[in-house]
Amino acid sequence: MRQVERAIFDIRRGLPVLLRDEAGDTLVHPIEGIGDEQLRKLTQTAGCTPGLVLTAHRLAAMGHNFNDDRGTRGGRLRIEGVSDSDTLTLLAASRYARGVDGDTWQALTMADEAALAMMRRALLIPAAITARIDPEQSERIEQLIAEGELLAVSAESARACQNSTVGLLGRISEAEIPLVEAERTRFILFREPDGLREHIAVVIGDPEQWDQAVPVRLHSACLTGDLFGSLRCDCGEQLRNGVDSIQRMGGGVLLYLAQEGRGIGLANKLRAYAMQDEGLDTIDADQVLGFGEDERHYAMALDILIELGIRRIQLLTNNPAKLAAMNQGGIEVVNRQGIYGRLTNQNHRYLTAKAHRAGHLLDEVLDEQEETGSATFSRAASK
Ligand SMILES: Nc1nc2c(ncn2[C@@H]2O[C@H](COP(=O)(O)OP(=O)(O)OP(=O)(O)O)[C@@H](O)[C@H]2O)c(=O)[nH]1
Ligand SMILES: [Zn+2]
Repeated sequence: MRQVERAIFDIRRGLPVLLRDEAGDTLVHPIEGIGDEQLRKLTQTAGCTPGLVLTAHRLAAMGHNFNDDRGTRGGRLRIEGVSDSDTLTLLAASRYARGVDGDTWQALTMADEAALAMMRRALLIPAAITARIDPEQSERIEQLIAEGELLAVSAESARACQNSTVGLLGRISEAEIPLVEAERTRFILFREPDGLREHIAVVIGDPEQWDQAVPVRLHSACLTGDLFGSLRCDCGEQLRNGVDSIQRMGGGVLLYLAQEGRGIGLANKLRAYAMQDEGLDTIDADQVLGFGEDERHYAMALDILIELGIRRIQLLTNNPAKLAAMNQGGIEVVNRQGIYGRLTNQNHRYLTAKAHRAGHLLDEVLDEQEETGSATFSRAASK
């Protein structure tokens, strides 16, 4: 696995890596950072025509109803006629690209799937150029590996890089951090084993005095909202209201999860915002980039709660997916309480899309706002 983690760092730097499986070797280059020169070099090193690998979400956004025979993970386009990298970048992430003349999408190989998994783990646009190595090039490839110019990793372990962390979180450090809304508070930092993500358990009050069903908030990181008070979303206020509510409920835990942008990362969230400014909603913009409507999973949240000895909770959320994840993961949710931020001119469309397209339980509040014209989600409505 360690080789895969190293490879993810190379990919984030815009370098190619080599994936190995029984079928042979495949050279993989992230679409981010590909230029004409890199494309030429990749083709030369592999000794064959590369292909562009895209997710099923991206293909759907381009209007292709492509299903491979094992499901809908994505497709690969042989890019014979395409020699300029700009065209590839447009195919991977432009709202307007529909394909190239006569394109035919092939099913993904294990290495192609592994490439997409690594792009996601690296928080890049989930698209890659892949090229099967011609056997005649093997000697050159071995030389590059021996010189430390190219990292070779197993395609199978690379494909598993997104779920490699379950159950292995490290409890790294902790300290008392008194907060405005809750003076008696302890931060405990957990690190995923590959070192790429850190999550924080904010423990509010005295665990000895907690209710039997512990108040819990799962908060996904939002740098723009949490730190800068962005008006595009409701996260900053939800964060503070979350701490405040837990304090008032007698103490509990807020998990601050490294899931920026519903799991797509800050760079992609900013790309998605730019597309929202051109008219797309929050879900369609993510899909243009190749992502599903919500890329988060909550395995690490379950692990942290169990590590903290918590099995029964009162969950502060409007998101049915969080409820389902807790219940399926063996944490009993005895009740759910809504949690709201301020409605602004700028976040109204975002919240409406979440309610209508992703099933978030915000309808009542949005309706009330429409009726009264009031600009706050002030009620801590309980359902
Ligand atoms: N991709 C994407 N992510 C966004 C956008 N706006 C906000 N986010 C992210 O959405 C996530 C919101 O997470 P949470 O605060 O946990 O909220 P939630 O899933 O709506 O659920 P609850 O607040 O619990 O009801 C954060 O990771 C934000 O960074 C957007 O337009 N696009
Ligand atoms: Zn936000």
